[in-house]
Formats: sequence, C-alpha cells, structure tokens
Amino acid sequence: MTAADTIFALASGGGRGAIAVLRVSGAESRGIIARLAGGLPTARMASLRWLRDPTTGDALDQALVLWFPGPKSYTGEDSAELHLHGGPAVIAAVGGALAALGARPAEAGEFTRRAFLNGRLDLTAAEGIADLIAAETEAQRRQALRQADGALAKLYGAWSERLTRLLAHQEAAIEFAEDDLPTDLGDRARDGAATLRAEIVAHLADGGRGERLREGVLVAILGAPNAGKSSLLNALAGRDAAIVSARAGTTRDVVEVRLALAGVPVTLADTAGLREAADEIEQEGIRRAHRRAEEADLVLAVFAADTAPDAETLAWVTPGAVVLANKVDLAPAPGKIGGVAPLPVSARTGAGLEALRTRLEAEARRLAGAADAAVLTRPRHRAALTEASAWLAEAETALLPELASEALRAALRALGRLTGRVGVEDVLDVIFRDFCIGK
Ligand SMILES: Nc1nc2c(ncn2[C@@H]2O[C@H](COP(=O)(O)OP(=O)(O)OP(=O)(O)O)[C@@H](O)[C@H]2O)c(=O)[nH]1
Ligand SMILES: [K+]
Ligand SMILES: [Mg+2]
Repeated sequence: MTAADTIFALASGGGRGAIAVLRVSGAESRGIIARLAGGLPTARMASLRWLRDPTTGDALDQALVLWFPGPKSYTGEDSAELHLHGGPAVIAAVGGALAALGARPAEAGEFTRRAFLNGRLDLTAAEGIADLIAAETEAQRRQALRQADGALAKLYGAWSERLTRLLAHQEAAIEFAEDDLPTDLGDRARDGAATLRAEIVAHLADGGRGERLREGVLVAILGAPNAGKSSLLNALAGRDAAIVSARAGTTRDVVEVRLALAGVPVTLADTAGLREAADEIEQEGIRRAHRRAEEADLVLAVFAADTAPDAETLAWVTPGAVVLANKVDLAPAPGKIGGVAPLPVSARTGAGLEALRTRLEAEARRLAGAADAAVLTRPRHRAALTEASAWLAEAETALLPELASEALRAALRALGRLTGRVGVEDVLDVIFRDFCIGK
C-alpha cells in the first residue's frame, strides 16, 4: 500500500438506494475514468455517461460522472465521483471494473487521510468530518460542521504561528546576542507566552461542553424503591422501556434510554431503588446505581411525595442535582427536600412532566449546548492544550534563556500534535524573514 495507489470506495451508505456514489482518488484516476466512461468529462461538471467494462465493452450502468482534477479536490489528488444506480449488483460491477483498471478498495478513512497528507485539512478538521458523519442531533451537527470547516484549525493554527514567532525571537536573542538586534527580545517572548497562555487557559475553561456534546450527556435517575423512577423514565421516553410494578426492588440492571433534548444527545439511566437490600442481585443493582450516579453529568433524585425522604437518596441531593417530588396526585410536594425545592410531578397523571422536560433541556444546554465560539471536542485536544499551557508557564519563569527556549519549543510541539502540523522547522523561516540574518 502506497499513497501512489489509486483507491476507490462506496461513499454513500450500503444497501439499496436510488443512487450510490463511488469515489475514486489517486494518480491513475485520469486514465481509469477516461477508460471506464469513454473519455474524461469536463472538470467539476456532472456528465451523464455510459460506464463500460474495460475488457468486454459491456455496458455496466449509465451514471453521472464528476471529474475533480487535483489539487482542487477533497483529497488534493485527481479524483472522481460516479453516481450510479444504487443496487448491489451495479456497485459490484463498477467496483470490479475499477479494480480491473488498477484501482484498489480504500481503507477506512483513507480519503480523508490523503486530504490531511496533502494539506487540504488539519487533524481537527478531519475529526470534525468524522463527527459530522456520526452526528445524531442538531447541536452535534452544528458543532461538527464548525470544526470540519476549520474553526479549531484556525484557532490552533494562529496560536502555533504566534508561538513560532515567540520561539524565533527567543532563539534569536540567544544565538545572535552580539548582533544589532533589539535587546529586549527575551522579555518580549516571555510576555507573549503569558498572553498566549491566558488565552489557552480561557479556552480550556469551557466546562467540558464540547466534549460532552460529542459524547452525549449522562443523566442518572436515583431514588428509593417505588419512588417511580421507571415510571418517569418511561414517561420521558414515551415508551415502556423499563418494567414498572408496585413491588419494591423491580429494577435491578441499569435501563438506558437515549433522547435528544435541546439538540443534545442525552442518555437517561434508570437504576435500582436505593435501600439496604438483603437480596444479592438487588445489592449488585444498587452498586451499579451508585456507579452510574458517580459517572453521571446530572443526577435526577426522585422522591415520592407521599413518603418521607430516604437518607440514601438524600445523600445525592447536591446543588447541581435535579430533585423531583413524584406522585403529587397522592400528596402535595414538600417545599424543600434536602434544602432544594423539588419539581412536583406525577408519572401517573402527567402533571409537571412538561416542566421537567423544560428543566432537563435547560440542563442539557448548560452542560453541552452548542457554543458560538470554537470549542474543543476531544480529550486529545484538552490534553495537548493543557500540556502546551504548562510549557508556556515554564517558559515565563525559566531562569535561563536556553530553558525558556526549550519550553517554548515543547509548547509548540504540543500544539503541533493537536493540528498534525509540527512546525518547529518554521522557526528558522521566521528568524530569517524577521531579522534577515545571513542574508
Ligand atoms: N399514584 C402514583 N403512582 C405512581 C406514580 N409513579 C409511579 N407510580 C406507581 O408506583 C409504583 C412503583 O413505580 P416504579 O416506576 O416501578 O418505581 P421505581 O422507582 O422504578 O421502583 P424500583 O424499580 O422498584 O426501584 C408503581 O405501582 C407505579 O405505578 C405517580 O406519579 N402516582
Ligand atoms: K417498583
Ligand atoms: Mg424501577
């Protein structure tokens, strides 16, 4: 396998459809398409062509052919799209012809990998494309589209450029101390590092919203047996996802339902009722309930309005939790539970469920709503930026110019890993361009 290979793959979904799109990319695309379609169509214009078997000349399909000469193509290489009739036999026949003409099936992500290698996009934009394809909700779509469009690439690229310049100044201060250079270059590099670090720290202080929107928000429903947790889950899901019964201890395993709330993917997890259980299966269920609550972004603490609040559930009532008084058809909701005003609801009559949904939407938006600014979306981003900011702090306080320079270089490498553009060599360019040394 080499990048010189010409590759092809089904770009549309598998199975039967009105249209299937086969994508072709690589150095041999021009010849392959010309032979398959009886000539090369005008660039970037949809042309209706008969595709023929290269050896027998048999008609394989009548297709729309789009020819994208490199470098102005998705991959940066000569590429084409074949819009076929979307049946499995058509796809197989045209795929077979492409293979016979010397193309090979692409590996997963290979088109985007080539686009990256050819400088058409950076790693964050490539991730954005993957997220866009995986997006299930509106807010996810918006976030992924912004990233695919290069919002993070622009931000991190600009930071890398600034850092390159700081490093160049710092290096110049060391290397060419004797020459006629401004003498405060080192101080300027330090100030620049402090400013840049403040921006990175502010960008990191996003409460994890972008990552959560990408992964989905986890809400754990907790409460005593028979508080009505499963009934509430079913009411929110609009279907009978979990078993409801009058017997305390009905739910043992965690029952999950996925919803979109305010465009954010939310997993609601119904759990076993919390109590001192004798039954070992129920005990395991309660252990799982606690584990899920610890992992959760939000706890929904459910109490029955006709029963005194139980200590086990009260322990989960924190300022961030949503507290519910269920069964308000049986008794009025108490004013406060564990110091928090509960939302009065009834899974039986439906009272208060609209307000509960509105509250959950607000929480989803707070935790993970799509932001207007570019937000980081992966732990990988967070790790690299945290590392970069630590090295910048190091550079600010370094006692020797050489150490400051080393720290700036390490910060630049961390940013380079983020975008996939490791630009330490660029430092020399800046030195020569800015200072014209050795001209
Ligand atoms: N009157 C009334 N009964 C309710 C309400 N919500 C649930 N119930 C009843 O309360 C009982 C327990 O409901 P579940 O939803 O199984 O309660 P749970 O909290 O999931 O119980 P476990 O799984 O055993 O922990 C069932 O008989 C429900 O029909 C309500 O709002 N009003
Ligand atoms: K029950
Ligand atoms: Mg239950």
